[in-house]
Amino acid sequence: MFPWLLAFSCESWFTLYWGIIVNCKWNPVDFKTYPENVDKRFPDLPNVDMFVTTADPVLEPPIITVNTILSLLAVDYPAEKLACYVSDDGCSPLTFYSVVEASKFAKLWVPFCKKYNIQVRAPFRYFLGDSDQPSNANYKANSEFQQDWLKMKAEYEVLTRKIEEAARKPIPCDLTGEFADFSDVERRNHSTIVKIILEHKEINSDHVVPDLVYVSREKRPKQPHNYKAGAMNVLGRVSGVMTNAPFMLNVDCDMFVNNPQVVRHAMCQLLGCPSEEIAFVQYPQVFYGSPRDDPYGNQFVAVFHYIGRGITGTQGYFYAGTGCFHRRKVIYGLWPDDVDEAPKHTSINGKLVDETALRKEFGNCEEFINSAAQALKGKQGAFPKNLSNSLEAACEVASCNYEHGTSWGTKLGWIYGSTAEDLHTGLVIHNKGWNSTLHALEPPAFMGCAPSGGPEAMTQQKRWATGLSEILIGKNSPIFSTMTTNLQFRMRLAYLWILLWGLRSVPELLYATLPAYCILTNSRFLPKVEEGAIWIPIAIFVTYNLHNLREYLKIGLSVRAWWNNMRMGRIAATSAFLLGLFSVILKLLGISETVFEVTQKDQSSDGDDNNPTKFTFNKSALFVPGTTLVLLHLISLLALPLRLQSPFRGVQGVGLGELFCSLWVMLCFRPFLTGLFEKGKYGIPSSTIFKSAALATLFIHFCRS
Ligand SMILES: O=c1ccn([C@@H]2O[C@H](COP(=O)(O)OP(=O)(O)O[C@H]3O[C@H](CO)[C@@H](O)[C@H](O)[C@H]3O)[C@@H](O)[C@H]2O)c(=O)[nH]1
Ligand SMILES: [Mn+2]
Repeated sequence: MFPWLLAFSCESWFTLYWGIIVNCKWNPVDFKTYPENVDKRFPDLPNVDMFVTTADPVLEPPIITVNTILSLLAVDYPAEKLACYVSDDGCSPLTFYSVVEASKFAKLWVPFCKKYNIQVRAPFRYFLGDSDQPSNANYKANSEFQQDWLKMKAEYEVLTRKIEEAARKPIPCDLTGEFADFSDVERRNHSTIVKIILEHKEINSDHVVPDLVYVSREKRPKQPHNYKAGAMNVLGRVSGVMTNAPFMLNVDCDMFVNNPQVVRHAMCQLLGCPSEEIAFVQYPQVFYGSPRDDPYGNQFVAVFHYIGRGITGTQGYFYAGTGCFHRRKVIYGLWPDDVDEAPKHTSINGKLVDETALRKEFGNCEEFINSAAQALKGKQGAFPKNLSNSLEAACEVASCNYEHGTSWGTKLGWIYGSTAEDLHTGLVIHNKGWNSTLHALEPPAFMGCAPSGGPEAMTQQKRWATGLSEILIGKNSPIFSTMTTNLQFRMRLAYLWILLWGLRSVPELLYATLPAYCILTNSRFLPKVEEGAIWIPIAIFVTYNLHNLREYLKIGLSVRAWWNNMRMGRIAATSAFLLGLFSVILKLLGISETVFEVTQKDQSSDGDDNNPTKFTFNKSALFVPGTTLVLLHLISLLALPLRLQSPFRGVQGVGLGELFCSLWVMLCFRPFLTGLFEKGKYGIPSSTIFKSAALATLFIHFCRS
């Protein structure tokens, strides 16, 4: 009876979850934008502030950040309308040095890109592959282009070399002059550093480079800094007092602009009809240089295609943290209803507000309050202006006490309390009734790195599961807020699809263990082979998988990609998601806080024995559940011939169904099976095997009693 009940509960869960997925995919939406028309309709294009966040010069090599910045500075949009803000949570002189050097190169690179209409404007991708010949077919024959190209390539090599050399030294450069602020700073204990690196004076020239500002917000050991959400809020305020553009683009340090037209495309959506309700435009995360067929199941191509476009058909896709254009006033807490008030009054959260109220919400900085009032009324910041005049205000709003007693991180800005601050912030926006869009461009708008390697990929998935579970049980949860928010019913289900990732680990793990339990205890949860009813689970299993496979093949993905994603889905759910759920339970019990672990960005291979598709392991607890599962199934399968005379006739004891399920689990966890016998990074460390063996023994003991 027990196995059957357990199987029934798991199956019910999977059915419910399947229903939620069908809801997500139901009406997919695509957009077609015509950026060439946007200039005609809106001759005075709005300003855009662009944000880049970086946190650690080792995990996120500055050359990657620098390329992202260069690609942003070079986008195809009037440069005098753009400003780029870099947040450095590592407070690293190396990062600052690299950005300063890059800004010198940008003065050559930006005009070059615009003159020859270069497609990929991140130099490390542009110069990739071609040895000493430009590959731009249009200009190949043009000798001027040839010369410029060679010069640019040489200059870029100088830049890379400088950054590499600086990285090798304990201190990248003399900490004098501009760099003096970095002498005796500690990463978690320092005051604010704001540096204006580039500031344009002229307008309407092909040689203008957008403004570039470096920000390292104040950090003190005892003050929570709220990870990326905290950094984004500081960027929001610093840009508010400096340039106050009505739109903000935010990218992670590894996400370069791959389609230089992207800002114009985004403006088509944000300025075009009836789109005042569109709060943000999200671009799919697309990854470069990742191994083929998505061996770690973290490239999400099919997810963006089916679920992403589907959710866009309801209230709009989620905010995914990078590659997203926000409306500043929405980030400042504006509700869709407030828009009508906009030009005359300032109103947030459905209420007209005066200056004292604004102070309460936004904090005590005169300049910022003024700029926020302007932004909420929908006025464009005055441009150009002298950025250095706002330096003092910028430092003030970047200090760690600034948010004390305000609504930052709770009602407005990037929302705190979850390591998935992106989903959380998007949810608070959708809760107010705003819409959003997901826009798949060809060529892709942005490209970034997906972590490769078992530990990196699993850590990332664990962080997501943690953050998502934190939102699920938090006060903005779509479950608890049914009455009080404007979230549409189907959007609520869509949020559940993602927020349930952590909880999903429980039924997945139980169901993956069940076949082993049945074999060990001679019980069953499936009908016998000779019973007609066996065809029901077989039919469901076959159609479900074939349908999934067809989805992959239809968008040009391979059978292997399908298999890898399916397999990694099981592995991540039973290990990373499970541990994510655990860390939230620990947080609830007040035992430990959840942390944002930054993912390693370096894509270069580290040795000759590197096989990027082969699963790697380390000592982390992340690999214990998977190893235990594999050991359990191994033991139960090995014990089979010893204890049973004729399992294959299915007359009594173990049935073929259970046996098949056990083999299927083993197939899904094959990387773990081979990991048991391998050495080095491809093998499971013996300490992990030991822990897992102990757990497996305990389980077998439980089966026996
Ligand atoms: O204290 C911190 C921690 C992180 N970051 C930045 O946050 C970004 C994302 O971090 P990363 O380690 O690359 O995380 P990913 O898992 O790749 O990021 C995905 O998931 C995150 C939420 O978990 C989102 O914030 C990201 O936008 C989304 O791309 C990077 O630019 C970091 O520099 C900070 O600025 N401060
Ligand atoms: Mn990332």
